[in-house]
Amino acid sequence: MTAKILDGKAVAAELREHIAQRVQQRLAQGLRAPGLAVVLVGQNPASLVYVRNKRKACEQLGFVTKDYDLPATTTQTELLTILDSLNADSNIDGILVQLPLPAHIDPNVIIEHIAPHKDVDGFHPYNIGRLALKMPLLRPCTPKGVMTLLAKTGVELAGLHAVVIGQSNIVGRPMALELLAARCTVTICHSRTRDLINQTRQADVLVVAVGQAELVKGDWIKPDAIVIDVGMNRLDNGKLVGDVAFATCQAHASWITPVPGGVGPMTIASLLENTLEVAELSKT
Ligand SMILES: NC(=O)C1=CN([C@@H]2O[C@H](COP(=O)(O)OP(=O)(O)OC[C@H]3O[C@@H](n4cnc5c(N)ncnc54)[C@H](OP(=O)(O)O)[C@@H]3O)[C@@H](O)[C@H]2O)C=CC1
Ligand SMILES: Nc1nc(=O)c2c([nH]1)NC[C@@H]1CN(c3ccc(C(=O)N[C@@H](CCC(=O)O)C(=O)O)cc3)C=[N+]21
Ligand SMILES: [Mg+2]
Repeated sequence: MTAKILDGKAVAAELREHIAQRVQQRLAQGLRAPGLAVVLVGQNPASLVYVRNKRKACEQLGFVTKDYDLPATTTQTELLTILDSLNADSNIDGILVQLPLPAHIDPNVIIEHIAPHKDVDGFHPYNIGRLALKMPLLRPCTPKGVMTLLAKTGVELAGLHAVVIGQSNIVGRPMALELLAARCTVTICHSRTRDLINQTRQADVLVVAVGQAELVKGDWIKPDAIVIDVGMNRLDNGKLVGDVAFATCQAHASWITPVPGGVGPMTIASLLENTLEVAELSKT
C-alpha cells in the first residue's frame, strides 16, 4: 500500500480561484473588496513566512490589506489601541494578530480584544465556544483547512477513530472539536500521554500537530489510515519537514499530506475564506 497524496497546494489553489471569483462578483456589484488587517509584533521567523505567503495571496485575490509591522518593544496598551481602531474600521472585515507575541504581551488579552465577528483566526473564546457547541461561526484556519482536505478523500468520517497529537489552543484543541462535530470518536494526545504508539496504531485518522521533526514513524500507523501532518520544522540544513516521517508513513497509510504543500497552504486559503465570509455579511 502506498498512500495517495492529499495535495494541499492544489486544493488551496482551487479554493483561491473560487474566492477570487466571489471577490470579482462583489466588485461588479459595486461592493468593496474584502479587507484583512495583519498585525505582526517583532520578527518571529516562522511568522515571517506565514505573513509573506498571506500578503501574496491577498494581492492575488484582490483583497485590501492593512499591514502593521510593529517593533518588538510595542506595549500591550499600544496594541490594544490599534485593535480598537481596527474593530471600528468598516473597511476591515478580518483582523489577524500573528502569534507568538513577545513575552511582555498576554496573548489571551489581545485575542479577547478582537471583535469576535472580525476574528478570522477563530481564536476568540466566543468563536471557540461556538465550535464546541456545534454551531461554528468563524472557525480556526488550520483545523478548518484540514477538514476541507479530509473531505477531498471522499472517506466518510462519521464513526472513524480520530487521534490528534497536540492540544494547543490554535491547532490541536479546535482540530479535535472539528473531528468530533464530524462524528468521529476522538482521542487527544499530548506530551504526558503514555504509550503514544498504542494510541496512534488505533487511529483511522491521525492528525499530528506537535512541532517535532519526523516524530511519527511508519510503524506507528494503522494500515490504511489517513495521516495529516500539521507540523513545520526547519532543519539545520534549511530543509522544511513535518512531524511525520513521510516516506515510511506513506507505505502504511491510504492518504497522507506532504510538508511543504499540505496543510500550510490550506491554512492560508481558510483565512481568506473566513475574511470573505465576513465581508459577505456586510452591506457595503
Ligand atoms: N501548517 C500550518 O498551517 C501550521 C503549522 N503549525 C505547526 O504545527 C506544529 C504545532 O504547532 P502548535 O500547536 O502551535 O504547537 P504548540 O507547541 O503550542 O503545541 C504542541 C503540542 O504538542 C504536544 N507535544 C509536544 N511534544 C510531544 C511529544 N513528544 N509527544 C506528544 N505530544 C507532544 C504538546 O503537549 P503539551 O500540551 O503537554 O505541552 C502540545 O500540546 C508546529 O510545528 C507548528 O509550526 C502551527 C500552526 C499552523
Ligand atoms: N495568529 C496566527 N494565526 C496563524 O494561523 C498562525 C500564526 N498566528 N502564527 C504562525 C502559525 C504558522 N502558520 C503557517 C501557516 C501556513 C504556512 C505555509 O504557507 N506553509 C507552506 C509554505 C512553507 C514554506 O515554504 O516555508 C507549506 O507548508 O507548504 C506556514 C505557517 C500559521 N500560523
Ligand atoms: Mg504543509
